[in-house]
Amino acid sequence: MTETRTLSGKDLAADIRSQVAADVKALREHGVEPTLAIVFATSDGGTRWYVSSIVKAAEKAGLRAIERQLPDDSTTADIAAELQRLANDDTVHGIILQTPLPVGVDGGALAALIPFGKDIDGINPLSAGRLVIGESGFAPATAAAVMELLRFHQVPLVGRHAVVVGRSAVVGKPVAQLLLREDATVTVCHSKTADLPEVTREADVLVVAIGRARFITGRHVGAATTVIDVGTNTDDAGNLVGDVDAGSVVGVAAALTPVPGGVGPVTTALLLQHVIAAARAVG
Ligand SMILES: NC(=O)C1=CN([C@@H]2O[C@H](COP(=O)(O)OP(=O)(O)OC[C@H]3O[C@@H](n4cnc5c(N)ncnc54)[C@H](OP(=O)(O)O)[C@@H]3O)[C@@H](O)[C@H]2O)C=CC1
Ligand SMILES: Nc1nc(=O)c2c([nH]1)NC[C@@H]1CN(c3ccc(C(=O)N[C@@H](CCC(=O)O)C(=O)O)cc3)C=[N+]21
Repeated sequence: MTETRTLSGKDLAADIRSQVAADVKALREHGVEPTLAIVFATSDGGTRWYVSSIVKAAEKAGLRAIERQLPDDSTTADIAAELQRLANDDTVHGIILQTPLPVGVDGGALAALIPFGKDIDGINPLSAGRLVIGESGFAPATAAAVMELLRFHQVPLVGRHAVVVGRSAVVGKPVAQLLLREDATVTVCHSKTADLPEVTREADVLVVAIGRARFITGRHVGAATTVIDVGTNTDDAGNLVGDVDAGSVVGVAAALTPVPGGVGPVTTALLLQHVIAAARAVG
């Protein structure tokens, strides 16, 4: 039986938030009011919860946060009009377009409307491309949160085998790029991967972002594996659960991030940090 270390995100998130609060104070003294706008077009409860948690965290740190909820039946043009208004508004420093979007809406076209300098969740194709070639720009906050958690808990990456399960544009792909940048040897798995457990068991670092409750179990991990659980799913009883079955992985893997209290709070804190960086760049 392996002693599995719990890699909490709470202390790290608190550190980032207090740094943000200090930075906000300094910016305000220079007459800049750092401002974040969140656009979403869904009444989905999870998204609503996430948006209000960002707004609360922002206000606590002294940032201005603007919520723009559009109807669930919004079209690409409706959302584009809102994004264009925010793009042209000099008092807005950061813009987040929250997923999921209504069915049929062209998310790629909308992502391109968020100006590079305001793209604090790294979804614009320019941000995504610059991440691949190693140029500066904002990485998606969730991908950045995974890396900050690994750094905070001193998990070594150079020359280690990192396996990412999931290849979405907001999590899997950017995390793989960031791990590569830190000199890990990276394998990316997805729904067509043959014999997933065989690949994931070999991981020194396993990042899981698939969106399926408790999918990864003890048979997917080895004694050397540090598991980062990005998943936020709601189970039948209404509880927030990760993509990893913690009960089955504890005692097998080397370390695991909890859900809640792992990647989630760090993601929100980093979004605020990105707003500060965006406001500094123009202010
Ligand atoms: N804490 C946070 O800050 C955040 C958490 N999340 C959570 O992370 C999870 C993933 O989100 P997101 O990346 O947006 O999800 P997507 O649905 O966009 O992508 C899921 C990915 O997982 C892969 N996948 C699905 N089923 C399997 C399987 N059985 N075996 C291997 N791979 C599989 C898919 O493969 P394929 O490409 O082949 O279809 C796809 O690449 C969700 O639980 C979400 O709520 C997301 C964003 C932020
Ligand atoms: N463009 C885009 N970017 C995102 O980053 C994005 C998105 N779309 N769509 C939805 C998902 C979901 N997501 C979460 C972030 C933090 C918590 C979080 O902080 N959760 C708390 C738990 C809260 C509770 O107890 O319910 C925690 O993990 O401790 C959850 C979920 C970001 N997402």
